[in-house]
Amino acid sequence: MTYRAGWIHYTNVAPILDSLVLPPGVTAITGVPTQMNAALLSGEVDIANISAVEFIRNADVLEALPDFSVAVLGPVYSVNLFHTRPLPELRRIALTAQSAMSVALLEVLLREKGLSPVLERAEGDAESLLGSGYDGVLRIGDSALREWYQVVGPLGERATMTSLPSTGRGITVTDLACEWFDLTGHPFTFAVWAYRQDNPPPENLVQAMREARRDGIGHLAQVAARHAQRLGLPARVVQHYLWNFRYHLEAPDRLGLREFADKAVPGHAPLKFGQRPGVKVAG
Ligand SMILES: C=C(O[C@@H]1C=C(C(=O)O)C=C[C@H]1O)C(=O)O
Repeated sequence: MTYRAGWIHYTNVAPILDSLVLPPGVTAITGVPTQMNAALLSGEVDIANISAVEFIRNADVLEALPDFSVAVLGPVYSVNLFHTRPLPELRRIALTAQSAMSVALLEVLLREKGLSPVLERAEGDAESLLGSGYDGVLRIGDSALREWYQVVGPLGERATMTSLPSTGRGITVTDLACEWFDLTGHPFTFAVWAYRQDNPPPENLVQAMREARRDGIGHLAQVAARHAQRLGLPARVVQHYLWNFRYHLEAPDRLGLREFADKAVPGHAPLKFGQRPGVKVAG
């Protein structure tokens, strides 16, 4: 029997996926978050690095690998609200159809601030949507990273030594993961590797993923250089973007995930994780 994987292949997952060698009997397809979320839930694939909010909404049927995440503590640089007025004055925000997660996060943040602008689906890049009747535009993934750099760049060598800037060209870029940190003091977990509870991945696939991650993180400069070329961004900026991620679903990442679950999906089923590798159960 073939085991089918569905990978969201944004640059932030490159340190895990780029050197992954699939074991025999495992196949993989790729797509944007909303496609992979749907593919996992419909049974088209058996495991996927899905948006955490879909994992939470479907916690009754899904389980997640215990040691894989796409999370950050503070800014993420690629889940961005681009806007031309201060947040409290925003009236109409365009939302990307690629992500359920960032929309759920934006809704939580707006609610916490007591704001209620109109939210509408609309595709296009941030600057052209801002020029066509929207005062806010939510973007994620590689295009959000590129558009953030168009707004704040070009950045010299020194600029990447600390947090990166967030304004330029009359546009403010509000980083939603940073807002989450200001609100809770916790990391924000964007994605987990989930599967249906009755169909966990073969151990050799999980082991291959762990080896690929070790290799990717160990060669981050090379991973960054490769993707920088594709993205049209300076390699040091992409390297900064990548080293900022937390890929191991550690205790703080789970704390952030649980807090988000309670705020975004009240009444959700308990979140389930597979057993941590090397952890022996007493008794
Ligand atoms: C932070 C990001 O992470 C991704 C965001 C996701 C989402 O918004 O649904 C899903 C998977 C993550 O890898 C991003 O791509 O900007």
